[in-house]
Amino acid sequence: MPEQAQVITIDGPSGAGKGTICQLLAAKLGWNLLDSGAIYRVLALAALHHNVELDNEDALALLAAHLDVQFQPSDEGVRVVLEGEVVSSEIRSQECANAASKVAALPRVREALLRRQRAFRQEPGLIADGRDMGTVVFPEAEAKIFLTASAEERAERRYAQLKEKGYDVSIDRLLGEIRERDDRDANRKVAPLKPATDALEIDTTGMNIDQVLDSVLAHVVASLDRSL
Ligand SMILES: Nc1ncnc2c1ncn2[C@@H]1O[C@H](COP(=O)(O)OP(=O)(O)O)[C@@H](O)[C@H]1O
Ligand SMILES: Nc1ccn([C@@H]2O[C@H](COP(=O)(O)OP(=O)(O)O)[C@@H](O)[C@H]2O)c(=O)n1
Repeated sequence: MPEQAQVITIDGPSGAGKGTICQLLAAKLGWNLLDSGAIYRVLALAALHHNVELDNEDALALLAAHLDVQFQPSDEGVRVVLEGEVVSSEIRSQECANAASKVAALPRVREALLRRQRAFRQEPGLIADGRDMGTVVFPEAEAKIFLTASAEERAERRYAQLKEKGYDVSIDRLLGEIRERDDRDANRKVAPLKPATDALEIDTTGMNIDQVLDSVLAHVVASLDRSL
């Protein structure tokens, strides 16, 4: 059987720093990047565009199976294109985040998106960002990390990020939405948010991005048995 490209998985709740660390790691290694949350966000946006109810599992599974989305690398980062329309900014709204967490709780939606996610596993390697990368999508990954931080700190990070992008948000509301999403993601029947048994857990509360990256790199080097 041909050897498959190596995979590093980074899972964890909203605002833990997954996206930031995955991008830095992908740039450092020159590996591919899977932002699986973006796929759920795009599906949620497609559902909103097509007036599909967020609990209609039949319709959402069909939409997921035929989702016309492209991730195009560009100078400003990855451009996300849904049905020919650039939606990179739109999918970052809180409305899309909350809707994504609802459609992501449906088992047949997750099933319909599995193959699409696994197709990102290409040479020279893949950094996979999500909730179930190490538990369900790539259980045989070479290195697995689970990032967390207190809900308060994660809400503060998200607040600063959304403010900078020009969104008008309230910190209290963000904290409430983060807690609600954590709860829904951790308690769903299929692929709940939880660390893989063989993942390294890093609580990033009070750590800056460089400190988190150093801890992640040390684990990756040890797991891949190579220097970076
Ligand atoms: N350790 C950290 N300390 C401070 N801010 C951070 C840290 N990690 C990430 N951030 C910032 O928090 C925000 C959310 O991070 P992000 O990587 O998008 O989280 P996630 O992908 O887990 O939701 C970003 O603006 C990012 O720059
Ligand atoms: N592998 C994944 C990735 C995201 N998701 C869902 O998609 C939502 C949005 O994911 P995201 O990673 O873009 O969210 P943030 O961590 O950026 O807030 C999450 O709240 C999850 O419900 C999932 O179920 N499984």
